[in-house]
Amino acid sequence: MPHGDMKKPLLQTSRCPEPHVSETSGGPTVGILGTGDFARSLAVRLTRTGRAVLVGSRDPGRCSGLFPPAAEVTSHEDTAARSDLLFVALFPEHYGTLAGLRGALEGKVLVDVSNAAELSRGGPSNAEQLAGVFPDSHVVKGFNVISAWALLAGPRDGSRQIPICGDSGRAKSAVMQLCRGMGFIPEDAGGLSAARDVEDGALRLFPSWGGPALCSLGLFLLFYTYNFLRSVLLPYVCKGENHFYRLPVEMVNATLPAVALEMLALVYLPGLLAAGLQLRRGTKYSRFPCWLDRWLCLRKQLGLLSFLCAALHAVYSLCLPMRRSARYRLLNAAFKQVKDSVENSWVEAEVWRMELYLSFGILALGVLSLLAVTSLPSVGNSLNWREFSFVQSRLGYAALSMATLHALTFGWDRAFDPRSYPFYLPPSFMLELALPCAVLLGRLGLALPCVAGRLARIRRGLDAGRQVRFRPPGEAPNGDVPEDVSDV
Ligand SMILES: NC(=O)C1=CN([C@@H]2O[C@H](COP(=O)(O)OP(=O)(O)OC[C@H]3O[C@@H](n4cnc5c(N)ncnc54)[C@H](OP(=O)(O)O)[C@@H]3O)[C@@H](O)[C@H]2O)C=CC1
Ligand SMILES: [Fe+3]
Repeated sequence: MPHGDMKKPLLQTSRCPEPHVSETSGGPTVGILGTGDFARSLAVRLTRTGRAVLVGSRDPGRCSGLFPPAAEVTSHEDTAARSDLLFVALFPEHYGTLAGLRGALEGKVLVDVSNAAELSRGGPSNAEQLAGVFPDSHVVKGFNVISAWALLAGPRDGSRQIPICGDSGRAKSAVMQLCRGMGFIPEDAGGLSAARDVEDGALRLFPSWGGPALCSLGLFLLFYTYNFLRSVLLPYVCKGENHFYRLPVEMVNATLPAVALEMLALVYLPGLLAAGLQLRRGTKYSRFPCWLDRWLCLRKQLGLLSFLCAALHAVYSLCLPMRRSARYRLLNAAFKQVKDSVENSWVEAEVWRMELYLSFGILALGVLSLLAVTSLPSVGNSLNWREFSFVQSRLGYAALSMATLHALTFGWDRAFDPRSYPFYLPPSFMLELALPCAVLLGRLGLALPCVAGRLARIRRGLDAGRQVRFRPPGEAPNGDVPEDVSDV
């Protein structure tokens, strides 16, 4: 079809009718206004899908060598006239310079890819500003959440989601189709009034990590302060003993496993609470409270932070003997042994404690690493539901059990030794064990045949109190969130 035929919209019922976007074999002719980083990545990605692309520049001769041969670099006017769907890859400050293209862009689809410079600005979104410059075009917001580099690299794990919003259904679906063609997953974010949220969404730093990161930081400060009080400050104040050298390594290494264990327990606790709620209500067809829903959605982040703390604990532990303080202590102990004429200081129980303690720790870290790897979309996508559920649930609980045994063997019989309670403060391993032990006991409770059978019936929807409620397509019922799938 000659380009001139495609340029005019077919249905002109209102001032800004639904656009006609050619769906012939090649799809709509795609134009890009601007020749910067984003425009270049977009052109490469589009031409790789076999599409002819027009690029509009103020100075086409200067930048034509920067684009793939399949992309034709030309003037803004030529690009606007010959394209059906155009990406506006300029900064919003320059939208006004395109005003002369208003006539040529009438009835066409304009994709605003811009990002805001800052969060929570007043006034209209960039996309709404573009719509103000081109009232007769169909503005769609999208692609701003992806960097030029990621656009060039493409969706490596096949799961990159791109929110897209706009007032014209047809324009939006043309952009979504293009998005799919490039290997990304478009997400309908609503009308153009949602553009502000889409623009702000791209500016937020790690939005789903804030809560879990704060939680791990809070736990770290809590345990670190407790260890500092018990092992450094109080001995200094009450007995004049100087243990401040322990702050950078020993204290941190005593705190990290506590945080790792608590975070891992926090991965599995919401699943238990959800199961408890379902058992109490006798149905899976009523919503969990919002806080539990949100907690369930953050299990992956909690699990990965737990893995990070566990890995750091392993590295710190390996480095412990390298410290000068450790060497002095070893030499002093050896000298004392010689002075006391002790030939063999072997204590069988201590040897076993250390062997078991290390082995449980290594196993826990190994299983946690496996969980972390399967949380990568590329790996997770290669597993079917049963395999994924097995890894995240069974292996997840195995990791929690190993980590708990690691802490228990670290404590050994010290919980019963009065010397472990200086200033009446229990050792921190006792505090850190409370939550994981409670979670493991709760899981054992759910495994009791009478409880497990009732829960299975509820989750299969065979419960007596079943209420059928409307669920929007794509929304999973609460019961489809397995109680113990951690999604680490
Ligand atoms: N870079 C990225 O990773 C991402 C960018 N974006 C968005 O994409 C848009 C473009 O970003 P990016 O490609 O990085 O920017 P660049 O600065 O690299 O390119 C912008 C282009 O705008 C044109 N331009 C520059 N000044 C003017 C002007 N005064 N009047 C008219 N046109 C002008 C130039 O093209 P020419 O000289 O050929 O006319 C230039 O190549 C922005 O809105 C940005 O927010 C969104 C997501 C990620
Ligand atoms: Fe340890």
